[in-house]
This record gives sequence, C-alpha cells and structure tokens, in this order.
Amino acid sequence: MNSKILEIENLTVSFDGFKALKQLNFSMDTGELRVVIGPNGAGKTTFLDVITGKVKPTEGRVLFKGRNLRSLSEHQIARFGVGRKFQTPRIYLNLSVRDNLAIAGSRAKSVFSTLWGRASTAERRRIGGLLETIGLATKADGLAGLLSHGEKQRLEIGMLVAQSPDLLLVDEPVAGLTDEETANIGDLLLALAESHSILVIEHDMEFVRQIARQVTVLHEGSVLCEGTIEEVQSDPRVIEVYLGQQSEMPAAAVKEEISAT
Ligand SMILES: Nc1ncnc2c1ncn2[C@@H]1O[C@H](COP(=O)(O)OP(=O)(O)OP(=O)(O)O)[C@@H](O)[C@H]1O
Repeated sequence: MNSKILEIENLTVSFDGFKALKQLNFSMDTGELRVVIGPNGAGKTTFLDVITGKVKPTEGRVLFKGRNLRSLSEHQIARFGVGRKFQTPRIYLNLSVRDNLAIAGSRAKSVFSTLWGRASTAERRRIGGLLETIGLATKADGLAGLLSHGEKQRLEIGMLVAQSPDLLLVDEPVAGLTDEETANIGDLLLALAESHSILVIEHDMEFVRQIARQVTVLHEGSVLCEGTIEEVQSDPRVIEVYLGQQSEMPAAAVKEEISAT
C-alpha cells in the first residue's frame, strides 16, 4: 500500500488568469490527521475543490492512493474514496438521525430499500457503533431537524464516515459553534483519526490547537510553512501574513493575536 494517501505536485489553478493556487506542493501520510490553515483568500477551498475533482488543475497533479485524479469525475473520485464534509450540514431534516446514517452508508442501494428494507445485523451494529462515536445514540430515533447546530455537524461527520471513505475532507467544522460543541467536534475528529486519514480546514485557532499534530499554512495559493502548531504559531512569516503591518508588535502579543484569530 502507498504510505502517502495524498501527493500534490506543482499544483496551479487559474481562474481567468488569476492563480488561486500557485505551484503548490503537499503530501499527507495514510492515517494522518492534518490541519490546513491560512488567511482569507489563501486558497483553502480551492485546494479541497481540486482534491474532490470539482476544479481541475491548470498545471501539476493530484495523486490519491498513488493514482492521478486528472481523468476522473467528481463522482468517480468520491467512489474511489475521497469523502467531503461541507461547512453547512447537508442532512435529511425530516428523517431520524439513525436513518440519515443508514442512507449515507448504503450508497449502492436506493433510499427506499434502505428505509423500508430490512437492515442486516452487521449494518445495524455498524450504525449503532457510529451513533455512539458521534455521541448521538440517545437521539437516534429523533428527527435530525431537531438537533442543535453542533449535533447536526456531528451527524454529518458520522454520515461521511458511514460512506467508508479512505480520506475525509472536513471544511471548517466548528464555524458558528459554542465552545462546548467545538470541543466535542475536536474529540470526535481525534477519535476518528485513530482509524482514518483526515484533512481539516479551519480558521478557529483554539480548535486547531486542540486537534492538530501537523499544520500546513497556506498563503496566496502556496504552502508558506508546515510544522507543529507551536512551530507555525511562532514562525515570523505566519505572524506576518496573519497580522500584516502589525507585525511590529512584540512577538508574544502577536502570538496571542493569532490565537484569537
Ligand atoms: N471560481 C473562481 N473564480 C475566480 N476567482 C476565484 C474562484 N474561486 C476562488 N477564487 C479566488 O481564489 C482565491 C482563493 O480562494 P479560496 O476560496 O480558495 O480561498 P480560501 O482560503 O478558502 O478563503 P476563505 O478563508 O475566505 O474561504 C481568492 O482570491 C478567490 O477570490
């Protein structure tokens, strides 16, 4: 098996001549939890869009499990094992939490046969396990529409896991959440990281500190630096791009500013 789940080489993406990504190089090991941060407009969303095939490289290539994704459609890439969770939950509000997971986990079947067919013991057990993992076992038979925003985020992460992707792409999972729900999502991602490869894009530095082992900082479409959260937070280039001209502040104060960003 390829030890790199994702390898991105000299990736450039141009929109009408504007380079949203420029000669970007990136790689991630199988089983790794990686967090990508960067100021607004750094190219984070475009980066995910290229991995899922929504946007095609202008130059360079994206290898997933060693295979170049260029000729594959978005749908084929999803089937090949790339799963994405968008910022806003996309769940079935009028179905129960359990049924949302059942539908997500049975891509090959129709919605009808999933809901009214008889689930196998293995399927029921798997959904039961997932409900525990996402902390929604006590709400399994309630309507998804009645969940709090944070619970909906956890459900959608569960739905992503139910599809058994090889790589989970998670886009800003804690935007708009309370501190408690943010910590819950962090714990969930850490638990999932025991057995999954996960790439998270996030702005919330408190959250990044909770979950990150290895952080990649994007700036103007390229990788500015990589390292542990402590390393990137004290890197003068990161301080500069986050705070621009304010970088004459004492280093300790700037670090606090980054933490608060
Ligand atoms: N379809 C497009 N056409 C033209 N320009 C685009 C397009 N998509 C993105 N861009 C530009 O590319 C740059 C990178 O955008 P992107 O959304 O990837 O950044 P981001 O890091 O996700 O930003 P944010 O944190 O604000 O979501 C921005 O300057 C954006 O305006």
